Order: sequence, then structure tokens, then C-alpha cells
Amino acid sequence: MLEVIESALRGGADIVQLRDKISSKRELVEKAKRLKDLTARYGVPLIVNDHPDVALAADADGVHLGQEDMPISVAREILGPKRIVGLSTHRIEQARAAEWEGADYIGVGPVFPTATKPGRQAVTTAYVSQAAADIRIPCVAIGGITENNADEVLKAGARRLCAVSAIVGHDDPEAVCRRLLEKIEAWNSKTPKFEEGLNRTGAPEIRVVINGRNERTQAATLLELAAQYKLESRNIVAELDGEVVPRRLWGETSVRGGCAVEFVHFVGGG
Ligand SMILES: Cc1ncc(COP(=O)(O)OP(=O)(O)O)c(N)n1
Ligand SMILES: Cc1ncsc1CCOP(=O)(O)O
Ligand SMILES: [Mg+2]
Repeated sequence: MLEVIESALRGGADIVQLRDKISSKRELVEKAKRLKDLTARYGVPLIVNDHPDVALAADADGVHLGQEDMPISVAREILGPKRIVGLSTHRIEQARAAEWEGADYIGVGPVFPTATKPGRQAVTTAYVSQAAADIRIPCVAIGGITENNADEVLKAGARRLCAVSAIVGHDDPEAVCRRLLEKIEAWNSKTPKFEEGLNRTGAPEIRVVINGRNERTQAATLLELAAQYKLESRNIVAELDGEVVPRRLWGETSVRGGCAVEFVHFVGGG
């Protein structure tokens, strides 16, 4: 496994997921630790599929969850705010919900039928296009993607590809990754520089609920959020997820996707 992954890393793979449905938890932790040592040498994040506890034990960079796995909020409780939490999606409503609930990225697939995930209906490139147009967090197209059909997926709007068998089932993973990356880069240079998940000023955009309304914001802290609404110098109280946050802490209080903020001001007589 380590040889194959190192070859992919040499070819430019820029994120690695440990997906192993057979090993025991004990074996998974061992594998994840060894993989983490390897990916860290290449400065590449390691994601563990399905198991936040294994991700934590191996100091991996995040976890990938499916629709049947634990909720994002529970994984975050286990992993803390800094690690990556990704979620599989198969239709646009699930993608919107994932964004809303604070996923860091979504899987979009299976784009094509694949023996790696047998019995799963393909979502086709139509869903890839929908996600690319509608979703701000990074979208990773997955499922049956090979060098032969990568351009079709990229043409549909994907800018991140995940491939399993096309890479690990090839005798030269490095060469496959290099060629896939060339395709991704060719499509990136054809389209305006607009990173998925980042808006045009470069800051990540998240969805929050402000005084009961769904809003998008680039604010990283409560202070920035107040400033966005020109409230920072007004005599108001802020609540984050039902807790009052003292004004002196606004600058160091993070706002994250899906959180609820109430800005309350006082009026005479009540
Ligand atoms: C990047 C990415 N996308 C989708 C999946 C599939 O996750 P899930 O639906 O939970 O299925 P399993 O992989 O657990 O069989 C993934 N692993 N990675
Ligand atoms: C895990 C997973 N989830 C959706 S498709 C898939 C398998 C992707 O593997 P392959 O690249 O071999 O089709
Ligand atoms: Mg899963």
C-alpha cells in the first residue's frame, strides 16, 4: 500500500484517503499512522474513510463520511474544529444540506458505475454540473473516473477528481496521477480563476443563520460578521448558537458553517 501511495504522491496526488472496509480497527489505526507519516512527508492531507476515531488516533487530517454514517456535527465533536470533514452526496439536496451543515467538501458520485462501489446507481455528469454550479464548498467527483473519461467529468464542471481503481489498479500510479493532473490543470487554465469554496476575494464563504435568516458570509469571527452588517460599534448583544458572547471576545470567536447568530439591540421601554 505504501509503495502505491508513494508513487501516486510522486505523480502529484494532493489528497489521500484511507478507505479499507476489511481491516480491524486495530489494523486501521496502524495503517493510518504509517500512511500519515508518508503523506506528511509530501505535505499532503490524509483523510480516513468512515472512522473519526481512527482519524484522531492516527493524527490524520480528517474523515470522510457517507449518508449513512454519523452526522457531521458528531464527527466534529470527536475531531475538533480544525480537521477536515467530507460528506458523500448523490443529489443536489444532499449537497446543499452538507454545505449548510458545515461540511468542508463533498463527494459527488458515483459519476459512473464502478466495481469499487458495486450496486450503486451512477449519478451521471448531470449531477456534477449541478453541484459545480450551485455548491460553494469544494466538490470532488468520484466513481468510475479514468484517464479516458476524466475530460468528460471536467467538461461537466468538476475541478477535483478522486480515482481509486484507475490509480491503485495501474502498474504506474505516478504516471496516471501526472496525466490526470495535467487534464485538471488544462481545464483550470480554460476557466477564470475562481476556486471552488472561495469567492472572488479569496476568503471562504459559509452559510450562517443571522437573526433567523439564511445568509452567506466570508466573516471568520463574530466581530467580522458584526462589521459586515455595520453593527460593530452599536450597542448590541450577540448570541452564538444560543450563548451570549461578551463583546471583548467577538474578535476571537469563530463563526462556522451552519451556526446561528442573533444580534439583539435594546429599545426604550422594553
Ligand atoms: C471523496 C469520497 N466520496 C465518496 C466516498 C464514498 O463514501 P460512502 O458513501 O460512505 O461509501 P464508502 O466509501 O464508505 O463505501 C468516499 N469514500 N470518498
Ligand atoms: C467509494 C466510492 N464512492 C462513490 S464511487 C466510489 C468508488 C470509487 O472508486 P473507483 O475510482 O475505482 O470507481
Ligand atoms: Mg462511508
